[in-house]
Amino acid sequence: MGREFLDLFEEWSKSYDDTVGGHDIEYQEVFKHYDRILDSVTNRAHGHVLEFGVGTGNLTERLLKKGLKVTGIEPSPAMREIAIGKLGNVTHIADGDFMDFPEPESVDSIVSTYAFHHLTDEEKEKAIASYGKLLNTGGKIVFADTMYQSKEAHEKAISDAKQAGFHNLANDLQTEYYTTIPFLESVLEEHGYSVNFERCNQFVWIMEAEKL
Ligand SMILES: C[S@@+](CC[C@H](N)C(=O)[O-])C[C@H]1O[C@@H](n2cnc3c(N)ncnc32)[C@H](O)[C@@H]1O
Repeated sequence: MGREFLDLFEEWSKSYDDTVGGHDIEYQEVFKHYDRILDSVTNRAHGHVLEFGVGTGNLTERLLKKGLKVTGIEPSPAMREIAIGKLGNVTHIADGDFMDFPEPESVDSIVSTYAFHHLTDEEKEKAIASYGKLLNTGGKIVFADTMYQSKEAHEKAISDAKQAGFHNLANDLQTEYYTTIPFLESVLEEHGYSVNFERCNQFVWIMEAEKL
Protein backbone atom coordinates (compact mmCIF):
# COMPACT_ATOMS: atom_id res chain seq x y z
CA MET A 1 0.00 0.00 0.00
CA GLY A 2 1.09 3.57 -0.53
CA ARG A 3 2.50 2.44 -3.88
CA GLU A 4 1.04 5.36 -5.89
CA PHE A 5 4.47 6.99 -6.36
CA LEU A 6 6.23 3.94 -7.77
CA ASP A 7 6.42 5.08 -11.41
CA LEU A 8 8.57 7.96 -10.20
CA PHE A 9 11.08 5.57 -8.66
CA GLU A 10 11.23 3.32 -11.71
CA GLU A 11 12.44 6.41 -13.62
CA TRP A 12 14.56 7.93 -10.84
CA SER A 13 16.44 4.70 -9.98
CA LYS A 14 19.32 5.23 -12.43
CA SER A 15 20.15 8.78 -11.30
CA TYR A 16 19.09 8.37 -7.65
CA ASP A 17 22.64 8.01 -6.30
CA ASP A 18 23.64 11.22 -8.13
CA THR A 19 20.73 13.05 -6.49
CA VAL A 20 21.69 11.94 -2.98
CA GLY A 21 25.23 13.08 -3.78
CA GLY A 22 23.88 16.64 -4.21
CA HIS A 23 23.80 16.86 -8.03
CA ASP A 24 20.20 18.15 -8.14
CA ILE A 25 20.15 21.70 -6.76
CA GLU A 26 16.44 21.53 -5.84
CA TYR A 27 17.09 18.55 -3.56
CA GLN A 28 20.51 19.57 -2.16
CA GLU A 29 19.13 20.59 1.23
CA VAL A 30 16.85 17.51 1.44
CA PHE A 31 19.90 15.25 1.02
CA LYS A 32 22.33 17.44 3.00
CA HIS A 33 24.31 15.20 5.40
CA TYR A 34 22.85 12.09 3.67
CA ASP A 35 25.81 9.88 4.72
CA ARG A 36 25.64 11.14 8.28
CA ILE A 37 21.86 10.52 8.38
CA LEU A 38 22.27 6.90 7.20
CA ASP A 39 25.10 6.36 9.73
CA SER A 40 22.95 7.78 12.48
CA VAL A 41 20.06 5.40 11.67
CA THR A 42 22.54 2.50 11.48
CA ASN A 43 23.99 3.36 14.89
CA ARG A 44 20.52 3.21 16.45
CA ALA A 45 19.66 -0.24 14.99
CA HIS A 46 20.40 -3.60 16.58
CA GLY A 47 19.78 -7.30 16.04
CA HIS A 48 17.60 -8.44 13.15
CA VAL A 49 16.70 -5.36 11.12
CA LEU A 50 13.68 -5.00 8.85
CA GLU A 51 14.30 -2.16 6.35
CA PHE A 52 11.51 -0.59 4.28
CA GLY A 53 12.08 1.31 1.02
CA VAL A 54 15.64 0.03 0.50
CA GLY A 55 16.01 2.02 -2.77
CA THR A 56 19.53 1.61 -4.16
CA GLY A 57 20.70 -0.12 -0.97
CA ASN A 58 22.77 2.65 0.65
CA LEU A 59 21.39 2.17 4.18
CA THR A 60 21.34 -1.62 3.77
CA GLU A 61 25.04 -1.55 2.92
CA ARG A 62 25.85 0.25 6.17
CA LEU A 63 23.66 -2.03 8.29
CA LEU A 64 25.38 -5.10 6.82
CA LYS A 65 28.83 -3.55 7.41
CA LYS A 66 27.89 -3.19 11.07
CA GLY A 67 27.34 -6.97 11.12
CA LEU A 68 23.55 -6.79 11.44
CA LYS A 69 21.15 -9.24 9.81
CA VAL A 70 18.92 -7.31 7.38
CA THR A 71 15.65 -8.18 5.67
CA GLY A 72 15.00 -5.56 2.99
CA ILE A 73 11.63 -4.61 1.50
CA GLU A 74 11.39 -2.55 -1.71
CA PRO A 75 8.39 -2.24 -4.06
CA SER A 76 10.20 -0.84 -7.14
CA PRO A 77 11.71 -3.55 -9.39
CA ALA A 78 14.22 -1.05 -10.86
CA MET A 79 15.40 0.01 -7.39
CA ARG A 80 15.61 -3.64 -6.26
CA GLU A 81 17.78 -4.49 -9.26
CA ILE A 82 20.25 -1.69 -8.46
CA ALA A 83 20.36 -2.61 -4.75
CA ILE A 84 20.97 -6.30 -5.53
CA GLY A 85 23.70 -5.29 -8.03
CA LYS A 86 25.37 -3.23 -5.29
CA LEU A 87 24.97 -5.68 -2.42
CA GLY A 88 25.22 -9.07 -4.15
CA ASN A 89 23.40 -11.93 -2.53
CA VAL A 90 24.46 -11.15 1.04
CA THR A 91 20.94 -10.19 2.01
CA HIS A 92 17.40 -10.79 0.84
CA ILE A 93 15.48 -7.87 -0.69
CA ALA A 94 11.84 -8.77 -1.14
CA ASP A 95 9.03 -7.13 -3.09
CA GLY A 96 6.73 -5.43 -0.59
CA ASP A 97 5.87 -2.15 1.06
CA PHE A 98 5.35 -0.64 4.51
CA MET A 99 1.97 -2.35 4.93
CA ASP A 100 2.10 -5.47 2.82
CA PHE A 101 5.32 -7.49 3.07
CA PRO A 102 6.58 -11.02 3.78
CA GLU A 103 6.77 -10.96 7.59
CA PRO A 104 9.98 -12.21 9.21
CA GLU A 105 9.50 -14.19 12.44
CA SER A 106 11.15 -11.85 14.88
CA VAL A 107 12.53 -8.39 14.44
CA ASP A 108 14.57 -6.14 16.75
CA SER A 109 14.66 -2.95 14.68
CA ILE A 110 12.50 -1.54 11.88
CA VAL A 111 14.30 1.14 9.89
CA SER A 112 13.70 3.34 6.86
CA THR A 113 15.15 6.50 5.29
CA TYR A 114 13.38 8.96 2.98
CA ALA A 115 10.33 6.73 2.42
CA PHE A 116 7.61 6.83 5.15
CA HIS A 117 6.02 9.93 3.54
CA HIS A 118 4.62 7.68 0.80
CA LEU A 119 1.89 6.62 3.24
CA THR A 120 -1.06 8.83 4.15
CA ASP A 121 -1.36 9.60 7.86
CA GLU A 122 -4.11 6.99 8.14
CA GLU A 123 -1.83 4.39 6.53
CA LYS A 124 1.08 5.46 8.73
CA GLU A 125 -1.04 4.76 11.81
CA LYS A 126 -2.09 1.32 10.50
CA ALA A 127 1.53 0.44 9.69
CA ILE A 128 2.75 1.50 13.16
CA ALA A 129 -0.06 -0.52 14.79
CA SER A 130 1.00 -3.62 12.84
CA TYR A 131 4.70 -3.31 13.77
CA GLY A 132 3.86 -3.82 17.45
CA LYS A 133 3.23 -7.52 16.70
CA LEU A 134 6.69 -7.94 15.14
CA LEU A 135 8.81 -6.16 17.74
CA ASN A 136 9.73 -7.39 21.21
CA THR A 137 9.90 -5.05 24.20
CA GLY A 138 12.95 -2.82 23.66
CA GLY A 139 12.54 -3.16 19.89
CA LYS A 140 12.85 0.03 17.88
CA ILE A 141 11.38 1.87 14.93
CA VAL A 142 13.96 4.29 13.48
CA PHE A 143 12.77 6.34 10.51
CA ALA A 144 14.56 9.31 8.92
CA ASP A 145 12.31 11.39 6.70
CA THR A 146 11.03 14.87 5.91
CA MET A 147 8.56 15.93 8.59
CA TYR A 148 7.43 19.20 10.15
CA GLN A 149 6.98 20.62 13.63
CA SER A 150 3.57 21.96 12.56
CA LYS A 151 1.25 22.31 9.55
CA GLU A 152 2.34 25.95 9.34
CA ALA A 153 6.01 24.89 9.04
CA HIS A 154 5.01 22.56 6.16
CA GLU A 155 3.14 25.41 4.41
CA LYS A 156 6.15 27.69 4.83
CA ALA A 157 8.47 25.07 3.29
CA ILE A 158 6.18 24.92 0.24
CA SER A 159 6.15 28.69 -0.18
CA ASP A 160 9.95 28.90 0.36
CA ALA A 161 10.47 26.27 -2.37
CA LYS A 162 8.20 28.20 -4.77
CA GLN A 163 10.01 31.45 -4.01
CA ALA A 164 13.37 29.81 -4.73
CA GLY A 165 12.00 28.60 -8.08
CA PHE A 166 12.23 24.96 -6.94
CA HIS A 167 8.98 23.88 -8.62
CA ASN A 168 9.65 20.13 -8.56
CA LEU A 169 10.39 20.29 -4.86
CA ALA A 170 7.31 22.44 -4.18
CA ASN A 171 5.13 20.01 -6.12
CA ASP A 172 6.62 17.06 -4.23
CA LEU A 173 5.99 18.76 -0.85
CA GLN A 174 2.36 19.33 -1.90
CA THR A 175 1.55 15.92 -3.36
CA GLU A 176 3.31 13.40 -1.11
CA TYR A 177 2.19 12.84 2.48
CA TYR A 178 4.63 14.79 4.66
CA THR A 179 3.41 14.67 8.21
CA THR A 180 3.99 16.46 11.48
CA ILE A 181 6.03 15.44 14.50
CA PRO A 182 3.05 15.94 16.91
CA PHE A 183 1.00 13.46 14.79
CA LEU A 184 3.73 10.79 14.82
CA GLU A 185 4.40 11.38 18.52
CA SER A 186 0.76 10.85 19.46
CA VAL A 187 0.36 7.72 17.29
CA LEU A 188 3.53 6.13 18.67
CA GLU A 189 2.69 6.94 22.29
CA GLU A 190 -0.83 5.53 21.82
CA HIS A 191 0.69 2.30 20.52
CA GLY A 192 3.05 1.89 23.49
CA TYR A 193 6.31 3.49 22.36
CA SER A 194 8.52 6.18 23.84
CA VAL A 195 9.75 8.43 21.05
CA ASN A 196 12.26 11.16 20.36
CA PHE A 197 13.08 13.25 17.29
CA GLU A 198 16.40 14.70 16.13
CA ARG A 199 16.74 17.27 13.39
CA CYS A 200 19.27 16.49 10.60
CA ASN A 201 18.74 19.35 8.11
CA GLN A 202 15.95 21.78 7.09
CA PHE A 203 13.76 18.87 5.95
CA VAL A 204 14.82 15.61 7.57
CA TRP A 205 14.37 14.42 11.15
CA ILE A 206 15.20 11.06 12.70
CA MET A 207 12.32 9.54 14.64
CA GLU A 208 13.48 6.92 17.15
CA ALA A 209 10.71 4.99 18.91
CA GLU A 210 11.28 2.26 21.50
CA LYS A 211 8.62 -0.30 22.37
CA LEU A 212 7.89 -0.15 26.12
C1 LIG B 1 13.67 8.44 -1.80
S1 LIG B 1 13.88 6.70 -1.95
C2 LIG B 1 14.83 6.29 -0.51
C3 LIG B 1 15.75 5.13 -0.73
C4 LIG B 1 16.70 4.81 0.41
N1 LIG B 1 15.97 4.39 1.58
C5 LIG B 1 17.60 5.97 0.72
O1 LIG B 1 17.55 6.48 1.84
O2 LIG B 1 18.35 6.38 -0.15
C6 LIG B 1 12.26 6.10 -1.50
C7 LIG B 1 12.14 4.60 -1.68
O3 LIG B 1 10.89 4.19 -1.11
C8 LIG B 1 10.28 3.29 -1.99
N2 LIG B 1 8.83 3.30 -1.75
C9 LIG B 1 7.86 4.01 -2.39
N3 LIG B 1 6.64 3.72 -1.87
C10 LIG B 1 6.85 2.81 -0.87
C11 LIG B 1 6.00 2.10 0.03
N4 LIG B 1 4.69 2.30 0.04
N5 LIG B 1 6.54 1.22 0.89
C12 LIG B 1 7.89 1.03 0.92
N6 LIG B 1 8.76 1.67 0.10
C13 LIG B 1 8.24 2.55 -0.79
C14 LIG B 1 10.67 3.76 -3.38
O4 LIG B 1 10.52 2.75 -4.36
C15 LIG B 1 12.11 4.17 -3.15
O5 LIG B 1 13.00 3.11 -3.36
